[in-house]
Formats: sequence, structure tokens, C-alpha cells
Amino acid sequence: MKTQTMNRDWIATAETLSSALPYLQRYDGAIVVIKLGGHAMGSDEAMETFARDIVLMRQVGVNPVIVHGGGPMINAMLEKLQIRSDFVNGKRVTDAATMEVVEMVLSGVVNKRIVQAINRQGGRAVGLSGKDANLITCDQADPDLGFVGAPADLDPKVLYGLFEKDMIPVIAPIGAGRDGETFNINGDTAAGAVAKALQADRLLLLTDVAGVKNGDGDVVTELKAADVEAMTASGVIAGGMIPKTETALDAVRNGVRACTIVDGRVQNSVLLELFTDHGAGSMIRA
Ligand SMILES: Nc1ncnc2c1ncn2[C@@H]1O[C@H](COP(=O)(O)OP(=O)(O)O)[C@@H](O)[C@H]1O
Ligand SMILES: CC(=O)N[C@@H](CCC(=O)OP(=O)(O)O)C(=O)O
Repeated sequence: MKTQTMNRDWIATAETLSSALPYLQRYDGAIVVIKLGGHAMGSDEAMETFARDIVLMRQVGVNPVIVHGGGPMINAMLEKLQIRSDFVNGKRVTDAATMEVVEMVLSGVVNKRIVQAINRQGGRAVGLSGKDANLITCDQADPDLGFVGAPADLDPKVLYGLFEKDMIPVIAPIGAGRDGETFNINGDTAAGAVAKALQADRLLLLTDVAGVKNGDGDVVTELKAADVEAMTASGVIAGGMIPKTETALDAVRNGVRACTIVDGRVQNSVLLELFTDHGAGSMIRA
């Protein structure tokens, strides 16, 4: 005969599951776009946890869409090939040789690592880039940056097809040009464009800081568009945070319900953000 005494941890687990019900109901059928940055990708264990969270989201009726970066992985390959690389305002100056490496790394190893991690957890992930099924057509962002793309036309039909088949799209931020060129898109920018095209319920930008910090270094958990503008004007929001908050503002002003800058280093941060009272970052609303 087996006996057991009730353990406090089990009761806490059951309480957590029970308290998630209103959130599970709220997000049933929702579209959630998640940007996974290169810095947030981390170890195989961290990737496994992230993948499990994504599969759980799909299991409870959310339609997750992953848009990834991979800046550090591109840097490593360019270094191996002894190709110099410069950034201007957080964007990589991309000549033809660099573009080849960017596409090879993002659409290749990085995309397939995420796809495989999700599939190993029992999901059905499909890797795409903006070139597939005309998902992202770009114009050149700025002649000084070379082949850096500004998403211009999005055709998200392929994504709806994948949702219907219970599949999880994993998108590399590469776009097609109108004259057959290939464009390198900043990962945050690509995620924002996809979220807008899908009129997503949530856009989560995973990064390696606790959230948007104010002048005292404290994380601000909720920001209105006007707060972001004031903090950017005063220089409190700077560097790599600028493309993120710009993307967030553009998204929430164009039909995305809310955007959160999430600390991707926190275990299960995506679940915490969606299914509990304890968000894991800074939420930006219009
Ligand atoms: N107000 C701010 N709050 C938080 N981080 C900020 C702020 N201003 C600038 N940053 C910088 O932005 C960085 C995040 O951007 P980035 O390194 O490009 O992220 P990722 O690699 O995840 O895309 C932080 O590590 C931090 O140094
Ligand atoms: C135009 C541009 O800068 N593209 C980025 C694309 C990858 C990216 O955005 O990666 P993270 O999200 O990891 O930073 C790059 O070449 O690094």
C-alpha cells in the first residue's frame, strides 16, 4: 500500500495552476509574437525551458510566433571569416559578403536550433524567413547601411495556415527585396512588423535586462507611449533599448494590444508574463 502526506510545494503548485485559469481563458486563441534575441538564447538548458514554455502555450490554445535574432552568432561567424562588421544606431552595416553570412547563420543554424528545441518538447515548429511565401518584402532602410531592410509589405497568410495545422512558426529576420535582393532586418524590427501584420494580442521582446529602467535604475513595470518618449528624449532610454522601445511604440500604435520588454534570463519568463499576476518586465501601451 502506498501512502503520502500532502506537501506544501504540491499545494502551491496546484494553487498556481488554478490561479492561471483566468489568464488561460483570456489568451485562448490569442496570437502572441515573441522575439528571442541572440543574447537571450543562452545555454541548451535555457533553450529547452524556453521551448517547453512555447509548446505549453500552444497546448493551451495560444498561437505563438517566434521571431529570432542572432547578432552574437553572426559576429562569431564573421570573425572566423575575418570579415569586419560595424553597427550604426544598433543596425549592422551590411554589404553583399556580410549579407551572405547573415542569411546563412540566421536561416541556418540559429533558426534550426530553435525549431529542433521546440520539436524535441513535442511541438511542431516550422522554420521560415521573411522570404518564404512573401512573408516580408523590404525596402532599403538607409543607403549608408547597405542591405539593411525596412519591412514594407507583409503577407502573413502562411502563418494563419500554420496556426490551423497546430504548427509553430519560427521566423528568421531576413527579407526579400523587390528586385531580387536579400535584406538583413533587425530582429526587433522584424518582430514588430510581424506582430502588426497579424494584429497580435501581445508582442514580447525578450532581452537580457530586467526591463526598461528609469533614471534611478529601477525597472518601470508599465509605461505609456508618452513616458517612453520623455525617457528617450532625456537619454534615460539609450543604446540597444532604443530599437526595442521604438518597435514597441510602433506596434501598440498600430493595432497590437500590448508589448512587453521581458527579462529572458528569468526561467519561464514567458509563462510568468502571460499566465500570472507577476509580469517579468516592462509593459508598453498606446
Ligand atoms: N533605460 C534602459 N533600461 C534598460 N536597458 C537600457 C536602457 N537604456 C539602455 N539600455 C541598454 O539596452 C540593452 C538591451 O539592448 P540589447 O543589448 O540590444 O538587447 P538584445 O541583445 O537582447 O536585443 C541593455 O543591456 C542596456 O545596456
Ligand atoms: C540590421 C541588423 O542589425 N540585423 C541584425 C539581425 C540579427 C539580430 O537582430 O540579432 P539580435 O536580436 O540578437 O540582436 C544583425 O545583423 O545582427
